[in-house]
Amino acid sequence: MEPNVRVLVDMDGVLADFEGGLLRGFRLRFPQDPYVALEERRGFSARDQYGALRPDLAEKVASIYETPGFFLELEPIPGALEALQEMKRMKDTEVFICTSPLQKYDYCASEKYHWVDKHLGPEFVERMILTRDKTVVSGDLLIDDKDTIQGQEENPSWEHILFTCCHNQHLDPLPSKRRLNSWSDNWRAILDSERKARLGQN
Ligand SMILES: Cc1cn([C@H]2C[C@H](OP(=O)(O)O)[C@@H](CO)O2)c(=O)[nH]c1=O
Ligand SMILES: [Mg+2]
Repeated sequence: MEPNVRVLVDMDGVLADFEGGLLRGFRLRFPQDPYVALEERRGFSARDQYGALRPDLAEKVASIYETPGFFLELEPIPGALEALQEMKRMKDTEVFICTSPLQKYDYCASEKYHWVDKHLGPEFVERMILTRDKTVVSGDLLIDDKDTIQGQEENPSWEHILFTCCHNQHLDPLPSKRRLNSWSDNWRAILDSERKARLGQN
């Protein structure tokens, strides 16, 4: 068995502040329109929640994340860059960034590469996996803010660690699902427990 713990780290909502950038962009562009404060966000899709508030807001909010420069200009989530650099230096640990491009991939896909290069450097660009289906990627842990991650593979190899974000903080996930509340939370203990579990299997 491979001795290394392979950690897949999601990008939006975990490394890059998608929700903060979206709200800021929306309020700047549509200052007269109602918006959803971060404390009021519910559900992964901002488009759905804005659409429920008023149907025309769905397209408006989507136009923000489809604008050139949106993904590139996102702020890092506090502690994320330091945590990833530390993870990369850890013994018996492999870290990959596993992120989905938008269906409208034109700016998003290349800006995600530039963002990683800018904030984490070329060694992390080498470790990027862009896929619309994370279930077919192999790993031990997937740290991701999306509450339900589905795809072609019904039994992904990784355990999903739910990273807390405004849209999922009110959810009561299955008791079996582990959470990371922020990068100040004990992510090292989660990696350690995984390492121990693997040693136990050997
Ligand atoms: C449309 C949409 C996308 N995203 C993010 C998730 C994906 O990135 P990631 O896999 O890095 O979390 C990306 C494409 O869907 O944009 C949201 O976080 N919320 C949304 O409402
Ligand atoms: Mg995400």
